[in-house]
Amino acid sequence: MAVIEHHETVPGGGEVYLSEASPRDFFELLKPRVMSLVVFTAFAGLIVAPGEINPLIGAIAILCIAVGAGASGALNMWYDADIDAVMTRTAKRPIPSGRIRPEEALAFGLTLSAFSVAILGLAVNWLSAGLLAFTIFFYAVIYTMWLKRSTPQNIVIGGAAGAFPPMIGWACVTGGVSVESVVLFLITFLWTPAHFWALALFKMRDYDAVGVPMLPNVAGEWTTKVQILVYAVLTAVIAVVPTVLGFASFGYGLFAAALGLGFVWYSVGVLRMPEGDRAMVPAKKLFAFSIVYLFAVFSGLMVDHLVASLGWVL
Ligand code: HEM
Ligand SMILES: CC(C)=CCC/C(C)=C/CC/C(C)=C/COP(=O)(O)OP(=O)(O)O
Repeated sequence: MAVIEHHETVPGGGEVYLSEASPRDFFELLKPRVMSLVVFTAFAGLIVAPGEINPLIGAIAILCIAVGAGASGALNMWYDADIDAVMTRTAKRPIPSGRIRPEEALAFGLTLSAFSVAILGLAVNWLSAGLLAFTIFFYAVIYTMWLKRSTPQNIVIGGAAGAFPPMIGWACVTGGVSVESVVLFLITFLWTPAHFWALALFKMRDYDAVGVPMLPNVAGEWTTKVQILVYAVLTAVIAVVPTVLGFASFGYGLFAAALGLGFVWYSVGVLRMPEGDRAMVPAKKLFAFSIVYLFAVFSGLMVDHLVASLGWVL
């Protein structure tokens, strides 16, 4: 790891460290692309929840969730800098490439975590702040420090972290947790394994190189492909439950069912992929579709809710 160090003598004779990092490097520590979807699902939870939230308070809530999510990404990058330096996909991140020092990333992640939780608690409510704190802890400590390097079920359990945001958005409005918000949680929770194992299949060599026990490396390609299909089916089913429970319309149910069929279709494509296929095109397609899928399901829930509330007004 090439860490660029710069020192300057200050009045009084001491030496201070001058960081080479730019604001852009710190922004990269927040894993902005991944967190955009996390924040989107949180926003959907906030919109779909029954009741009103002052738009300014709502904006503060989303900002706190975005900053908290980003902070957990920075803590993840701090802890994982050793393996990120080896994997081709992650080697150019700010810490392994020497643009940010590990201590800077740690301080940045801890500070943003504390601020995001405190401001959410003071401006919105302490249940949502508690959930945000738990989610940051879950991703940074339970997933990153513990499960990721110790079990091939890391994603299944750790995926809970990524599933909490819509529940946090919901709690911002209602001050509580309900069956509906648990269903929103389950959509992302059951979606995560197919999302990630699709990528883990075509990045197997990266994970082999660092000895992280991802399912394809430990249990093999076939078991992973079967499990992807099982989770895709479960995701497709849970995504229509909002209609079954009556908090989304029949139209949304049809839309979610069609998307679910697509998700299962791409997963079957992965199952049919020959063992040892180097190009892994179906796995790449499933990974790309998984992201579109989750954006679309949560967009569908929001549009459905807005249409229903307009109907109420008219
Ligand atoms: C334990 C759970 C998860 C794991 C292990 C995982 C893993 C990954 C990995 C390794 C990538 C490639 C990232 C990169 O190199 O930039 C990725 C991409 C992505 N993930 Fe996940 N993910 C998980 C959960 C989630 C969740 C919950 C969301 C959102 C709700 C999400 C949204 C995304 C998005 C939007 C991308 C694409 C980023 C891009 O455009 O590069 N992921 N995921
Ligand atoms: C509100 C809040 C705190 C949200 C957190 C959301 C969360 C847990 C998202 C997880 C998403 C993610 C990119 C996992 C990456 O796994 P990895 O870390 O193994 O991937 P890497 O190899 O790319 O670092």
